[in-house]
Amino acid sequence: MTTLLSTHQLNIRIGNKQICTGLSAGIQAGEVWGLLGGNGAGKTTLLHTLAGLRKPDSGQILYKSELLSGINSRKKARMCGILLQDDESQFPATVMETVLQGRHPHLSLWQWEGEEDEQIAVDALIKTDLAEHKDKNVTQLSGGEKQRLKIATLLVQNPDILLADEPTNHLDLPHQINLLKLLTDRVRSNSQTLLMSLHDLNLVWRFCDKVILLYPDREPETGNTVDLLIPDHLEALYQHPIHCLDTDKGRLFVAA
Ligand SMILES: Nc1ncnc2c1ncn2[C@@H]1O[C@H](COP(=O)(O)OP(=O)(O)OP(=O)(O)O)[C@@H](O)[C@H]1O
Repeated sequence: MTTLLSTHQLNIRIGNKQICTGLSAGIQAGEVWGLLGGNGAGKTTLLHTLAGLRKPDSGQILYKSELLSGINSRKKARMCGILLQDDESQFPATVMETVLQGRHPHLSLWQWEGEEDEQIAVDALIKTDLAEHKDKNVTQLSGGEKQRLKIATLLVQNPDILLADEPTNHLDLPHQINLLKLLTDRVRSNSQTLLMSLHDLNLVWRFCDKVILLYPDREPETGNTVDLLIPDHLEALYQHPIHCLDTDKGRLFVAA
């Protein structure tokens, strides 16, 4: 088994708030992990730190066997991609131009996208149900369409380590399932790795092999989804009772 992303005794503070203390975790090729915690628990901050967008206070982050702090930004962009939660930084470009930006880490400095890059981009637009919007300006897309475009761009970038901050934001129920299936199938069949923050425990149960629980008042916990998505852990995580109902359709989670 290859460990694609690992942390060792990672400590992160933001402002005067301790987000994570002593997080040690190893995410293997082919695994899908969920990142859970209440509002303000630090999920976004942790994902940004793992993507190299901010520095940890102490501890180590490794991509494969390399320290993240020693990897240059171009190589980092080929190894790791992040779907940001509220990304309003999009230029007024077409959908096709935007999705093609995912190929940039794979091209040399002055190289234009070629036929193969365009084919990869078209394929991602078809898979995310955006092909009919290919020539539209991104400013004309709905919230759900913009979210699907972010997922398409991540697929086109095709890094080994995918980080996603609430990837189901703005998506209707069928798109939530179809897009998470698309991402997780891709990661599993290409021996990549996906760590995503999610608020919907039913989606976590369905798609994640393992989870990181960011508790409000104690050290984070990592383990198998099946072992940690249980009432006492969830109540400690959200400071609110959660019912776990075993049905013929699988386990369902309902806030009391
Ligand atoms: N720039 C900042 N300066 C100080 N504190 C910040 C800053 N950005 C975020 N925080 C605080 O850090 C904590 C963690 O925020 P973060 O966005 O990582 O949480 P989250 O788990 O992603 O929350 P949510 O589920 O609401 O999206 C919050 O209490 C937030 O108010």
